[in-house]
Parts: sequence; C-alpha cells; structure tokens
Amino acid sequence: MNRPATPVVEVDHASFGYADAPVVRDVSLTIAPGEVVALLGANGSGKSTLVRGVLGLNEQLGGDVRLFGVPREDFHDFPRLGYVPQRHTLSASVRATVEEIVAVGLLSQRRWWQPRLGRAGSTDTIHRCLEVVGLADRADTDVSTLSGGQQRRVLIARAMASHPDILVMDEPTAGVDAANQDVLAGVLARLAGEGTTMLIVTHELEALSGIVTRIVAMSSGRIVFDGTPAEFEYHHSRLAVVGHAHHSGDEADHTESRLAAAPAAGPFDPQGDDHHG
Ligand SMILES: Nc1ncnc2c1ncn2[C@@H]1O[C@H](COP(=O)(O)OP(=O)(O)OP(=O)(O)O)[C@@H](O)[C@H]1O
Repeated sequence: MNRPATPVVEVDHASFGYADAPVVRDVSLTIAPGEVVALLGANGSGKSTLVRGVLGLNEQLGGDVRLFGVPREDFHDFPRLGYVPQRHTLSASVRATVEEIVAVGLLSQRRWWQPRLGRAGSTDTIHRCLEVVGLADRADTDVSTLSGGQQRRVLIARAMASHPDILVMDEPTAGVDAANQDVLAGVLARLAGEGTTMLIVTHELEALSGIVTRIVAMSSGRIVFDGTPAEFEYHHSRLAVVGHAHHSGDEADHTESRLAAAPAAGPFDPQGDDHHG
C-alpha cells in the first residue's frame, strides 16, 4: 500500500511576528517532497516573516509547525534545511575564498553518526556545488571581489553543500542582472530536477517559470492564493488591479498589482482577507 510521503513542511494555523505583535496571521501551508513553491506578495506582506517563522528564526505566536513530520521545537536535523537569507551578500571584510565559504556549508552536512568526510570527499562536494552554480572556475577567488549576483550563487552553493532536503531561498534573484538571473534559474531548475523541495520568496516569477510547481501569494500577513501556476494565471486575470505597496520607496511590486488586493471569489482564495494596517 502506498502511503502519502510525509510533508516536508506543515504549517497549521500559525501566526508569526515580532515582540508579540503578529505580522503573519493564521496561516496554513503544507509542502510535499519535490514541490517547488514560489511565495509572492507585496513588500511588507509577510513573506520573509513566514519563511523565517517556519525555520524557527522568529517568534511563533500561535498554531503548529512540523518539519519532516516532527514538531519544529523538537526538530534538530538542521542539515536537512538549506536557507539563503534575503539580501544577504558577503561582507567586504570577509577574507575568504569561494571554496572556503562553501566549505562552511559542508560542516553542517555531517550528522553525528556519520564518519567525517575525507579531504578528497570534501573537495569533491565543494567542486560539485560550485559547478552547479557555475562558479567552478572561481574556487580560489576572494569572495569580496565577486559581484552581488555571484555572491548569491556562492551562498546557494553553501546551502547546497549540506545536501538539504529543502532549500528555502528569500529572493535569490533580487538585484541580479538578467544574464545572471538566467544562470540562477538554471541552477534552480537543476536542483528541482534532482527532486530538491524548494520554497522561494520572489518578486520575479517570470525568471522562475517552468521551475515553480505551485504559487502561494500573501497579502497583509495572510495567504490569499494557493494553486498551480496555471491556476494563478487564470485567477489573477479575474482580479481587480489595485496595486499598492506598504513601503514607499521600496522596489515596485508587480506581483501585488497583478494579484490585486480584492479577494478572488474562487476556490484559491479561501481567506478572502485583505485588511491592511
Ligand atoms: N525584525 C523586525 N522587527 C519588527 N518588525 C519587522 C521585522 N522584520 C519585519 N518586520 C515587519 O513585518 C512586516 C512584514 O515584513 P516582511 O519582511 O516579512 O515582509 P516581506 O513580504 O518579506 O517584504 P519584502 O518583499 O519587502 O521583503 C513589515 O511590516 C515589517 O516592517
């Protein structure tokens, strides 16, 4: 008998926030192995707060989170989680080569019961990760001399080195030029092809088309859409265009203006909530 695979992520009516003030409210989301989920929404809608909350990096104010079937508070198998944080590049003061940065990811690969990787094994893994992100020829380069887009790729290679079962990436293509976005999209396509589960916060859905299997959209701390890319295309075309952003001066949010604040009447907008404030 085929049992359904244990979900990688289960969020059940959870709220997350800062200093006891909820930002993300009553969110439920289940991600199955192999899904590639794009998380969309306007600036300030709560995307980063949700993914950080799932990873236990900010305050949970209600509900339950399970990772690989284990309650998050009991979950300690951190090598299974790869995380590339938002707008994070490597400080200019970091004096390290590309290879050394990726090697840090390797440190968390080893579970306590596994033997230490030999030097050759480590070099091999690092090289493979750098190959995947297209930086194999830069292993000995000082990271501070790389562009922002290249540094994002180094960070993705570092996350990959721990061979995670899920990669959570917060705007991996932000601030990356078109050519490098294509390289990154290729990297993610390859990972998806290998069956890596991914949760990707993005404003650039187009760059990831063909990779993403599911779209979740947020507005004002709630999930307002959850469906396939085809369903998203169909439903957002039925929504009124309102378009707004919480943060003036922030980057334009095309997703939100396409998604609109008005709730859809369809099955993919069960919350129908869009109170801003
Ligand atoms: N460390 C923090 N302390 C207090 N409030 C925060 C903190 N980080 C974020 N917030 C607030 O939480 C809300 C949601 O922010 P969040 O970063 O989750 O949104 P986002 O959808 O990821 O936005 P963006 O697209 O701009 O990255 C915002 O109103 C923000 O001001």
